[in-house]
This record gives sequence, structure tokens and C-alpha cells, in this order.
Amino acid sequence: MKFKLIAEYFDRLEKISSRIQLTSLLSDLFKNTEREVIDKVVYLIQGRLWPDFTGMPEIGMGEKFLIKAIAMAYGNKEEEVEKLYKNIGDLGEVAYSLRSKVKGVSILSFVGGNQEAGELDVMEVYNELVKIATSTGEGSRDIKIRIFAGLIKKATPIEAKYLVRFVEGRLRLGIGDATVLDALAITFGGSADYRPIVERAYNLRADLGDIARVIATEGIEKLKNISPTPGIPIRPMLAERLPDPEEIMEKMNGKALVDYKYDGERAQIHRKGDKVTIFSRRMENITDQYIDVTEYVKQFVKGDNFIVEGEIVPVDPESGEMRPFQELMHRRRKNNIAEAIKEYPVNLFLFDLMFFEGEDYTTKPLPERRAKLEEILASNDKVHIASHIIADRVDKLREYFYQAISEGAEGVMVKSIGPDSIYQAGSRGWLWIKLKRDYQSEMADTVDLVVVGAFYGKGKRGGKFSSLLMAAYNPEKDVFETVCKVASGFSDQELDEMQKKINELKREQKHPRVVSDMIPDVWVSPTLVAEVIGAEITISPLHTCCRGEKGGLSIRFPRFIRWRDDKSPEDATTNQEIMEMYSKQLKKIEEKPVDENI
Ligand SMILES: Nc1ncnc2c1ncn2[C@@H]1O[C@H](COP(=O)(O)OP(=O)(O)OP(=O)(O)O)[C@@H](O)[C@H]1O
Repeated sequence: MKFKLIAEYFDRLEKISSRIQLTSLLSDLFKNTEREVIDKVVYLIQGRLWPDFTGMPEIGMGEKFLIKAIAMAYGNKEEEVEKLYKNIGDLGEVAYSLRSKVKGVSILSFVGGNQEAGELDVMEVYNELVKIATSTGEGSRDIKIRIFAGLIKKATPIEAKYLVRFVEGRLRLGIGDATVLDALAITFGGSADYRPIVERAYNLRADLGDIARVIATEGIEKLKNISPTPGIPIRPMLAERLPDPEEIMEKMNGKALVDYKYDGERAQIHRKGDKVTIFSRRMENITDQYIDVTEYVKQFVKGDNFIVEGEIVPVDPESGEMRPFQELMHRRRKNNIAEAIKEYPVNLFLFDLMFFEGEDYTTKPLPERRAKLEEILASNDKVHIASHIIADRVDKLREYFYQAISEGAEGVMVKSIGPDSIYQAGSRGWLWIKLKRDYQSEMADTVDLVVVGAFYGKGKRGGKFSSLLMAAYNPEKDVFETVCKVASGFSDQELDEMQKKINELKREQKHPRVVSDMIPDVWVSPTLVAEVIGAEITISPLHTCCRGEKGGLSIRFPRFIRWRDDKSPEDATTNQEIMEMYSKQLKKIEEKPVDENI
């Protein structure tokens, strides 16, 4: 399959303005894709070479290298390329422009050998990109530059443009997983009605390329039988939230398992033979940060082929007490991880089992999963089952909640133990409900919102971005709906970081997956997630989240708390959750005694 075809689709995808068109064009691309390479094409359109969970390096070639490679490929001086870059501001366009100018020479002689421009094959491109990503050690910089220069030398202008953006890590077509799943269902199932089958398979085996390969080469029927596979992450099950224990017990039909809600890092742990791999909440491979945990798991969890889930929590080695989750940050260091492991010891608190020795446990009710988990865990002081009780009265739940908090937990997770209490991979539902200690403020909880636009500041901050247009995620439509403009809570350092982040992601037009009536100074590709707290949720004509007759919902007095790099935009707070928070808040106001309202 020719790479040229893909580059042309990239160009068309970038210009599209609606989500529906995006899906249909993507489906068109899949129809024209040779089935053997569809997995690679899926990775490429998402700007990567492989799924994050592989832990394999992505390219991320810096500007300087690219300038060198472009100059080398097209016979320009580096200063010329730099100058052009200053004028245009996009190295992809620079490559496009310089490649277009190489006209005097016939394409054949320019390209060299007997390969014509436009003849690049997808696998050839992919393999060369893999070489660039994986070459390390002395001299590797020069090798990378040479390989890339060779590649764009053979490319057409449009191929060169997208290759440059790809290796720079700026191919931001903003095609989320949901759009790919829709397009796969339409292309290979025949209609969007097949989406649930494709989605279920993806939830259990979160490798989009692999799912595309199975459906394209073996058909939709094959997807129905997919089960979790150690080594490939499962999309995590998520909890709903409620601030009131009474309501929670009602939702649970009067009886539930109540776990401590530990404040650490979620870990999905896979064992396949001798190999133990740990995936984060975002399904990134974090094994290297927790080599100690992999050893504990090998030692204390019986079996050779399983997937379990738990929370990694820093502990005081002397007292065994829980420590603040910030201590885990030290484990992110690239160097001296061994020291961080020694200095900041952790324990693992397991709360679920999804797969054991060939058997899919995700379809079994929670009591069965937990019983097996207890059975396979040997007694030890590093890996524990999450502290829990079975509560059948509201006061029991309340009491346990306070106990959890007093021991340093963040609250409790209340979990259904009914016959339908399966592990709902990849979805947020009422089978798990979180009750957290910070449900005291007016707006019950913080929200995680996606940056979709930015505004320049005035006065002291003139010329710099100082506020952000934020959106919630609407999973049904797979779009981002605006809910507030955040201008406070940033430290000076965070403001500086913000300039960099926005400059990398800004775009001229609104992204097709963004629904907004407000027009910011610059639009931003929906990629960054920030945690935000506000005073309350109100109806507003300005915002598009949950828009009804009276307007949309908006967060008043929003304040930035921190970036949530561990979340992808599709993990942001949903429109549905904002609606639920709003209804809760209304109910609270109605329930207040009259005199308090005066
Ligand atoms: N016993 C437990 N059962 C399930 N999850 C737990 C448990 N203890 C701690 N957790 C953690 O709680 C998280 C969910 O709650 P929280 O809202 O604090 O996190 P979040 O990442 O902001 O939200 P979410 O994961 O629901 O999107 C889980 O992702 C998991 O890491």
C-alpha cells in the first residue's frame, strides 16, 4: 500500500469540520487500506508507532534535528531552512514548500535509484520510522537524521509534510479511540450498530491496532470471542460518585462490599510466565518504576498467567502507615530509580482479579472474583487485599468511611455484590460508587476538564496566554463541550508551562470534536487534561455542556488545581457527570431549611 494515499487522507482529515465527516472519511481510508497493514495505519493516524503500553520509544525528533534532515534531503543550507521556519512556524509546511521547489530536476534523477517520488510503501515508511525510534547509543543522532533525510527525499511534498509532523510528535489529527472504533464498525461490520461488539473487544484488549487487524482479517464474529490477554491492558472499570451514604446504599439495594479507597497509583498487574508487567490507569507501562512490586507479585501471588488490579501506596516502613501519594513522584525519575525504590517503599492493595490461568473473570460477579483473589494471595506484609467489610446498613457504611479516612485513605469504594456485578471494563457505572472525604465543599468534587482554547492576558500578562477554555467529554457523541473559562489558580511556573503546552497544540480552526459557542484567541487540539474546582454549577447561555432550552451548564469561579497527565481527554469528566453534580447541588439547596436560605 502506498504511503501517499495515507498522507492524502491526513490532509483531508485535517481540514474536516465535523465529527460525522471525520468518521466517514476514516472509514473510507480503512476501506482503501490493505488488511495486512491496517494495524500500522491505525497507529500512524494516532501519531504513534505502537500502543503506549508496549513501553517502546516514540520518535519525538527535535526541531534542530529536523532542520538538519530537511536541509540534507533537499540540498539547502540549514540557515535557509531555519529562516523559512521562522516565517512559516511549522516544519511540516517548510518541508512541503522546499520539496515542492525541487522541480528543475526530474523527479526520477532527484530521488535517485529507480524509485519515484510517491512510490513510498507504508511498510517501508513504518520500518524506517521504527529504526529511527529504536536506534540508541553513540552516533545514533546522525543515523536518525540520515534515515529521516533519506525518507523525505523519496517523499512527495504532502508526504514530507506529514512525515515531519509525525516525527516531531505533532501529528495531531485528534482522532480519538472512539472515532476509530466507529469507523471500524462501519467499515467491517457494515454499520455503526456493530460498535458495541468492537468496543467490548477493545475494552478487554486495549490495543486498537490489534482490534483493527482481527476485525479486518478475521471478521466481526471473531471479535465477539475475544478475552483478556496477559500483556495487553484491559481498560479500567470506573466508579460513579455520590456524596450521600444513604443514597449509595439505596443504589446498592441495601448491601455492598465496601473497600478502603487508597490514595496512590492504580496498577493493573499482568503475569505471563516469568514476566510481570504493570500498567497505569492510562494503560502506560510503568513496570520500571515498580520493580519491587513485580517481585512481590511473583513471590506472593500464586499462578503464572493472570491479571490483577490494585493500588500502589507509599508506606512508612517502620510503622506500615500510609504516606502521601506525592511520594510516588520520586519513582518517575529516570535515573537512580533504585534509590527511589529504597527511599520510598510501597505496599500493594489488591481489589480485583480479571483473568486467571486461561479463565476470563471479567464476566463473573465480584464476590467470585474476590474469593479467587483471596485464594491466590499468600500471607505476607507487602501485598494485601484492600481492607473491606460487607455493609448492610447505612450506619455501617458511614462508620467504615470515617475509619478509612482516619487511617489515611481517601474515603471508600462501595461495590455491588449482586449477580450482575461483573468487571465492566472501560466504563463508568453504578456497580462501583466512590465516597470521598472532600465532598464537603459546595461543588462536591473536583472535575477533570479538557483544554479546547486559550485566551491572551491583558496588562502584565499581555501577549501571553492567561486563561483556558475548558470542556467536558460527551462520550455518546464523542465530542468536547465547553463548561468554563479558567483564569485563576496557576502559579507563575504553571503559567510558563502553559505557554509551551498551548503553543504546541494551538490550531487555527476549531477542532471538529469541539462544540463551542465561545471563540477563544486560539483553538487548541483537545489533548490536555486539567483538574479544576469551582464554587458551583450554574445554567449559562455561554456554554455548550448539557445544553437544553435554558442554556448549558457552567462551573462558576473555576480554579486550576493541577495538570492530569495521567488522563487522556476521553477520561475527562463527562457531560453526564456534570449534570449529576448539578442535580445533586439543586437537591441540596432544596433540602436546606428555609431560614438558612434567607
Ligand atoms: N479499593 C479500591 N477499588 C477501586 N479503586 C480504588 C480503590 N482504592 C483506590 N482506588 C483508586 O480510586 C480511583 C478512582 O477514584 P478517583 O475519582 O479518586 O480517581 P480519578 O482518577 O480522579 O477518577 P476515576 O478513576 O474514577 O476517573 C481508581 O482509579 C483507583 O486508582
